[in-house]
Amino acid sequence: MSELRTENLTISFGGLVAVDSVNLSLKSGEILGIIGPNGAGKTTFINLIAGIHNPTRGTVYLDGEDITGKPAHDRAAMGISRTFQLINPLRNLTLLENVMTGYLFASKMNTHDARNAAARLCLDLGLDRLNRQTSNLNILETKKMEIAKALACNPKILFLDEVMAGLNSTETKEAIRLIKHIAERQNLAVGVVEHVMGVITSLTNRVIVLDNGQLIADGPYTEVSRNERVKTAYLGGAV
Ligand SMILES: Nc1ncnc2c1ncn2[C@@H]1O[C@H](COP(=O)(O)OP(=O)(O)OP(=O)(O)O)[C@@H](O)[C@H]1O
Repeated sequence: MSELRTENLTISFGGLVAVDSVNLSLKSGEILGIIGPNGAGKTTFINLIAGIHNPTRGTVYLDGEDITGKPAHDRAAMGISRTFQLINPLRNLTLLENVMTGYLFASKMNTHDARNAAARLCLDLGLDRLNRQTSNLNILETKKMEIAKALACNPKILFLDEVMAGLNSTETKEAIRLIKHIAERQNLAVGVVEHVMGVITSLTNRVIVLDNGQLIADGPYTEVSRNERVKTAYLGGAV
């Protein structure tokens, strides 16, 4: 059982407070939707947890340990993993080699073991022809590769940043099924940044809403979507 906790987590870029005193607890078994209008601070919040930004103020705890000062690669090795909104595969490496990077760098496996583990994981996610160049993958395969790279770091906490963007409805359904299956099997805590509310309702069991960097609601989607502050944040109730 793992728990990620943030306490008053804050970052300012010049005069802009992108994430403002956010308190959150996320535990194994939860799939949390992170929603909010464009520019609300969702990606920045993940970046603070993953160690890509250092906060101006506040603390990140993993299983009770203060990890605020730790660099991103240490946090990845400790079990905090994420996908990126803009997928940037290592283009001169194959699908299999891209997935191997997670095992080599975060899980510190040797090349032989990393190759075998990456092949097993790819097959588990329905990826085949593993020696293809990444430029030959379709969009669903590219997204699965990104998820596989994150899973190869052996996460306890996994953040998915707009991983469904660009998928059609059939592909989205498959991705949702896959993420739910993996989260349950590995008892992960998952945070999902997503703009499509259909994805949020079918994938998550709890939602937080960020607006101007502030956490303005936390609870089941049905409750949160009725919250007046949330409706105002979405300018007239697009949720
Ligand atoms: N490195 C940075 N330097 C300066 N400002 C930044 C930086 N990163 C993010 N911001 C600003 O912080 C705010 C929050 O951005 P962020 O990308 O976290 O929002 P978001 O909720 O993920 O948006 P979207 O849904 O459009 O992806 C925005 O105003 C953005 O311009």
